[in-house]
Amino acid sequence: MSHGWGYGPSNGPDTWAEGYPVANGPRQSPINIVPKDAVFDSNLKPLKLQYDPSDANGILNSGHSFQVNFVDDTDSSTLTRGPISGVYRLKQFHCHWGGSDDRGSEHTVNGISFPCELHLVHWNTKYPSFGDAAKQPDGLAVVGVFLRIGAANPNLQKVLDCFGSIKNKGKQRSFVSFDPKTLLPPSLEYWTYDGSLTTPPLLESVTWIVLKQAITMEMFRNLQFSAEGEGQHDMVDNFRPPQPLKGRPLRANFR
Ligand SMILES: CCc1cc2c(cc1OS(N)(=O)=O)CC[C@@H]1[C@@H]2CC[C@]2(C)[C@@H](O)CC[C@@H]12
Ligand SMILES: [Zn+2]
Repeated sequence: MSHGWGYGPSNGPDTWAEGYPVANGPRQSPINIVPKDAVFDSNLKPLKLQYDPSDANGILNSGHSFQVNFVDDTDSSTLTRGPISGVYRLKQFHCHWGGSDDRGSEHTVNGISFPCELHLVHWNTKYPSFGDAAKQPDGLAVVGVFLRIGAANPNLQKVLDCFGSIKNKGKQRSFVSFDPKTLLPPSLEYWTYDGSLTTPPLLESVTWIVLKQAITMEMFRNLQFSAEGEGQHDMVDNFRPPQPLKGRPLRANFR
């Protein structure tokens, strides 16, 4: 079996610096968010998210998470304003979660973890492609949403209902007509800071936008890290722990 990176004892976050030295870089993610240390910045605009549900086109078990992919060859699903300038296109969303309800999110708030964290991934259209943008300091913008246990979210449920057919690594199926805006909480108040991918290659190209308000969900833990026939390896605890802030400013668009 390929000894790629993962979340286990022999290939997890503490080993990633071996293959990806940027793991110890100056702008790594996630971080622990300390609200009292956030600086209110009145120049921060409200987020503007405009998504076309018809851009959704598939759901995949990547072996690290599930991922809902979007057609991104036009500006039909975009993120603008907020802390960013220009137009960023929605590429995919995915989640990170724990083996029990006391852990799972990547960002923490005052040291507290949520059971799950949703990432809506966008790329800066000043670059020719997602892959190119991922190598630029202002290439990507990820909206992070905390999920807590509670009433099922009927829209998220449409995603979870697909998991039976993508149980194992490499499985994918069509997933159409879905509006990710339905996964957002009523308030779009956010913290923002400059960071990185939270998985290898850990590129320092992400403007992080973490929403203060969580959404509720019924927890799911029925996916596998492993490919079919590679044994049972439950997909849980696929999160990187918080990384050093290294002097970076944490800003808020709310007081
Ligand atoms: C920021 C969201 C994101 C983007 C990428 C990854 C992981 C990511 O998740 S996260 N948790 O939001 O940081 C891992 C695979 C990366 C991809 C960015 C583009 C690539 C670097 C490709 O060029 C090759 C591998 C890709
Ligand atoms: Zn992520």
